[in-house]
Amino acid sequence: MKGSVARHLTVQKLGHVSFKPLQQPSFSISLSDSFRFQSLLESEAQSADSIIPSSSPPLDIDIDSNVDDKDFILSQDFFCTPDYITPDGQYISNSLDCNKENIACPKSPEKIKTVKSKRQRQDGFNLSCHEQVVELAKDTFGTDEINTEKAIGTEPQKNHSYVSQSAVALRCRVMPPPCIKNPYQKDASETDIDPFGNQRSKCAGILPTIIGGDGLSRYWTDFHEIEQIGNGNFSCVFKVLKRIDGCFYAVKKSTRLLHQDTERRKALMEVQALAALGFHENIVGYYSSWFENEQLFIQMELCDHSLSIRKPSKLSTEGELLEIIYQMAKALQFIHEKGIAHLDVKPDNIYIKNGVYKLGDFGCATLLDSTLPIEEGDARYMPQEVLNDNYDHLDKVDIFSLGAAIYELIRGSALPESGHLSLNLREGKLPLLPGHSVQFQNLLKAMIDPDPVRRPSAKELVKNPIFDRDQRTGKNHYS
Ligand SMILES: Nc1ncnc2c1ncn2[C@@H]1O[C@H](COP(=O)(O)OP(=O)(O)OP(=O)(O)O)[C@@H](O)[C@H]1O
Ligand SMILES: [Mg+2]
Repeated sequence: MKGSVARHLTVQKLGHVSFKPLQQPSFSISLSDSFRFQSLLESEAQSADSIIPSSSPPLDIDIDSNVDDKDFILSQDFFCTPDYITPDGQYISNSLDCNKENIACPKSPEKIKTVKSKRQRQDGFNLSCHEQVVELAKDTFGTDEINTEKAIGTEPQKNHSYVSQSAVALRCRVMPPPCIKNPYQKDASETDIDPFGNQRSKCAGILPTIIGGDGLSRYWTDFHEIEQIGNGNFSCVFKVLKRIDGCFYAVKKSTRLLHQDTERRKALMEVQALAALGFHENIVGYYSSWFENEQLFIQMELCDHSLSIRKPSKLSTEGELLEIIYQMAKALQFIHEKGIAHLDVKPDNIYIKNGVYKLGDFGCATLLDSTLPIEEGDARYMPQEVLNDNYDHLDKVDIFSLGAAIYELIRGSALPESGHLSLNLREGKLPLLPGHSVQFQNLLKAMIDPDPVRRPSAKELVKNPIFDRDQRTGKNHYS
């Protein structure tokens, strides 16, 4: 959890809650946390006969056995900094209503003296969501003790005890949020990805979909929205100012609510592709992402605009078109070498920033080896083989799409979805392009060749002599 320190909480008599700041952040997903939590689990398991665990791991919560538990009041406010200043510590998904603080707990079970450790601890907390926590405990500790608890937990509570639902949430938080395997990242081991993988079940929803328990929005807390700068089929994109660093960014918000875990996973693939790719000058920069109110937010590098033909554009000279082809070929070479295909190359998804072209919108990105589901991009830019469900040369699909996109820019109006023109394009037939060199027209034809094998690869494109700076006078763009 960035911006906050882990605290060692000692619960004492009501009103006496002490904090011991620790060196390490408490909820970031790191191996050191994993081990600390693991040692907590182990120490709890070992201390079945003692109320207070013998060791005091950082996240432990010690309860003085002499303290009468009727007076406990725990509130998350005592020991957690607000979530909104800890953007990288995602919230745990759970079914608790975090707004219901300090609810009386009429049916907490009576403590049975012979069963200690976890049981007493839970009883000591007097949790109103007893069953939920019991289930969590079962997930976490993998014991059958829970059944005993349910059996004995029927007697009404005699004391006036209170419980904070946030304390329950904290209990959930002890188990850090799940890590999601990035399918585009081949070199991460399973344990690196999620050390608690085999201990999760109830808490393992992909990511929380609610605003933080404190009701604050990370988007509105961290960013000042300037204006909407774009929208696609699935999202709106805003120019924002990040409050803490004073820089402008683009934030893409999914417009559809992602209710299901599977929907969220699918949406996340765009982010995972961007993150796995890393930096390249000709790929839109990726900074961060998070879920909020069942929407995915992606913070990206802000570009000036896209090449969408819906916007007034002065792109017409061959030199400028060659510049786009060259820079996009470099971007494609980079992503293809990482085993990824974009599958939605089109003017809408090529942005320009200070004269540099950047490939964006990795919403359809997939793996070249077809081990991931394939979702084709905009059909107007798809070659025939994809429409025939042939996915053997996905890198060449991107080359065709780039060729089609360039032709659209020359044409100055959107490509049709069907009809003669799109048919001709898929057959590799281009009308004569007055004002453009034969060399240029041949290059374009090669890019839209109906046979994917005959299309140049991105690497071959980059090396094409047409981009050789010596051949061009007055311009030195092709470095
Ligand atoms: N980083 C950015 N900088 C500037 N403008 C951007 C940026 N990202 C997106 N846009 C603008 O927002 C538009 C929509 O973005 P994007 O294509 O990523 O959304 P989408 O919903 O995935 O689109 P699609 O309908 O193509 O699937 C882009 O065409 C572009 O005009
Ligand atoms: Mg798009």
